[in-house]
Amino acid sequence: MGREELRRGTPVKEFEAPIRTYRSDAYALLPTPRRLASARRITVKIGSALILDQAGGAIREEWLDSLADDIARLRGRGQDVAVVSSGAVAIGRHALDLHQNTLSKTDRQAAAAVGQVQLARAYTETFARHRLTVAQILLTPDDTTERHRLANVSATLINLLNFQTIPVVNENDAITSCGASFGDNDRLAARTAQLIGSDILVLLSNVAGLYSADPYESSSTVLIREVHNVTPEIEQMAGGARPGYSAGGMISKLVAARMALASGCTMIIADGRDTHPLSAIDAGKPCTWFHPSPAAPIARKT
Ligand SMILES: Nc1ncnc2c1ncn2[C@@H]1O[C@H](COP(=O)(O)OP(=O)(O)O)[C@@H](O)[C@H]1O
Ligand SMILES: N[C@@H](CCC(=O)OP(=O)(O)O)C(=O)O
Repeated sequence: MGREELRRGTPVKEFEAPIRTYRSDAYALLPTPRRLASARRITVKIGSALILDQAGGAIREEWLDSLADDIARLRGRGQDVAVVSSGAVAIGRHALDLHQNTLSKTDRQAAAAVGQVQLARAYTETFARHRLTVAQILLTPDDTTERHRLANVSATLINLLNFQTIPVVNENDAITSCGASFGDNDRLAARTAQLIGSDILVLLSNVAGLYSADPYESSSTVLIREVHNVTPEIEQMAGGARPGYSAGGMISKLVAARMALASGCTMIIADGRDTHPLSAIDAGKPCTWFHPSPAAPIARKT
């Protein structure tokens, strides 16, 4: 998908439409919170580059254990957490020895089918150490655009949270095709956050947040710490992803930010490369906070 296409959101524009929010009243009353502890419900998105050792193709188990430790700590203090995880295609292509830069549609689907099983197993095993149960949800774009399916997905996810499980969401890449897919998981994460009424959406990435320009391409960039409105000036800062397993780059994260903010959900882009990335946010490690306007949709309890 081209840069302009991504920025405009085509062909996935409909996913950006704001939907009813279930944000908790308590959170809505807080003045611009900057700690995860202030949220009742959190969605955490993990990019392919974090879950996978790109050179060897193995799942980064020590890192994943540390993420699970962090999430278990949030659960322990009564917060609901849903995970949106990328990585199926990247893991599966290693398993199938598909090392060419571009995969055909069918090879990508095969890689996703193989990789998703391994991804789910890794999450199941790491959360089992904390006696937490993982529930897998694989979505296609239609599941989040058709009204009755949307309500169904939302109800399923909220029920799973009420059972105190950790839903792990991904696109159903084994059956979606490029023409009708989310394309990247940033928008899927924003959609998931809307569906469960997250107070905070955390996008863990391979950069500390939104910089004034791509830090991998320019040496004189500064980290933007606070964003209150995704203006054209902010959008101009964002570039695409570097070659590798990731998709979307900063452009798709800003699309996700617009979606989240429209539903009254705070969004964070934070560096997830080191272990215990959520503890680092709580400890004040620099990242980018996107704050919804106080006039964002009225919250209500579930
Ligand atoms: N203004 C910017 N600030 C930070 N990163 C940027 C910016 N513009 C482009 N990027 C790129 O976006 C990448 C993060 O997006 P992506 O690779 O899709 O991550 P993920 O796999 O976590 O979704 C960074 O590695 C960086 O190269
Ligand atoms: N759904 C795909 C992930 C696509 C994607 O958005 O990747 P990333 O940019 O690393 O978050 C997969 O599981 O491989």
